[in-house]
Amino acid sequence: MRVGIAGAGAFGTALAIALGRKGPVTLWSRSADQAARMAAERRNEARLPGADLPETVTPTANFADLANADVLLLAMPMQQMRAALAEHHAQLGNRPLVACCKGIELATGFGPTGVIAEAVPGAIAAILTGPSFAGEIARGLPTALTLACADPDHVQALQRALSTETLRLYRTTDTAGAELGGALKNVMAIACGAVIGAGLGNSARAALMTRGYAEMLRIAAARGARPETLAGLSGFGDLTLSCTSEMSRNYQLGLAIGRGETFDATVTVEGAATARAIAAAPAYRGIDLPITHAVASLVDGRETLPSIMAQLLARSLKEE
Ligand SMILES: NC(=O)C1=CN([C@@H]2O[C@H](COP(=O)(O)OP(=O)(O)OC[C@H]3O[C@@H](n4cnc5c(N)ncnc54)[C@H](O)[C@@H]3O)[C@@H](O)[C@H]2O)C=CC1
Ligand SMILES: O=C(CO)COP(=O)(O)O
Repeated sequence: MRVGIAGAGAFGTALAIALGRKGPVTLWSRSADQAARMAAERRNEARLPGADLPETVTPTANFADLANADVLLLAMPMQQMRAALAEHHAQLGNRPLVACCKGIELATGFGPTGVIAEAVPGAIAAILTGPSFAGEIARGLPTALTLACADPDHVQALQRALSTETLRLYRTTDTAGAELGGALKNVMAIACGAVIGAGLGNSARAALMTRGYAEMLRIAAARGARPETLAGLSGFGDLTLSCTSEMSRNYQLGLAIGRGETFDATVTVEGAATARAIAAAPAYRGIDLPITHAVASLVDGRETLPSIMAQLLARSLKEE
């Protein structure tokens, strides 16, 4: 299967390197300058420093070069995906489009596969998600991910096509569960970074991860997602990684908030918009989501961490 990747950030580049070890990959960047530099230097120093592109990877800034790809991976941030699909709509065709982003669209409350289905009705919508850092994938370190597509035949074909010797994909038809796991773990990673940054301790982080996971299950139930999907790589797996590693940008944002430091607004941090999207969505009103609402308030600067912690701890005692 010929693979095309739209979006040459850290993740798109890492996937190109991993899949390029198996066959030809076309890696599209919206920046002509970046594509030219990748072609000349055989690296993407701006987004994924130190990782060499195999000869099988062809960088391009011409979207038409993706035309012969049998499957297209969409590796741009969640809030940018709809605009990218609209811009290149005529060239997307009836082929599998695999979202490689983690989040909930602010304007609609949709996850990545919902956005694809609406923006490109003829496409086969799928999502690749789960615990993985781009730099580790690029180095060929063992990584397991969840691949979700509603169609059982397509998900098997994609699983075979996108698994490599070091990238092990597990399949599911529960697209809602897979995308919620990836989106919501980022919200919890911000919360965990904040408590660690503020010096509130590892026990507080464990409490947030556990009670955050309970919120993830409630949101999943409201969307008809399967709880076992949330117990998998995209959910429990990614929650564990992102809430405990300083390599996570969402966790880093939380750390900065907890320490009272500023944070570079150009860094891709999907959890902030996801927290806002969940907090604002009518579909989740009436569901008990104190941590998600707290993160939405925190990233928007509406409340301080001490006041949020005081509110969380003052709630009435309840059954687990
Ligand atoms: N970096 C990582 O370790 C991982 C990232 N992800 C997910 O991958 C997604 C992308 O993140 P990164 O690659 O890390 O971010 P990044 O910040 O490194 O790169 C984002 C890329 O998207 C491109 N982009 C933005 N808008 C675009 C548009 N309209 N059309 C085309 N390209 C556009 C930018 O030019 C940039 O190259 C996020 O949803 C993230 O959660 C998932 C797993 C691991
Ligand atoms: O999704 C990731 C790990 O699975 C990467 O995390 P960040 O987006 O927080 O860096």
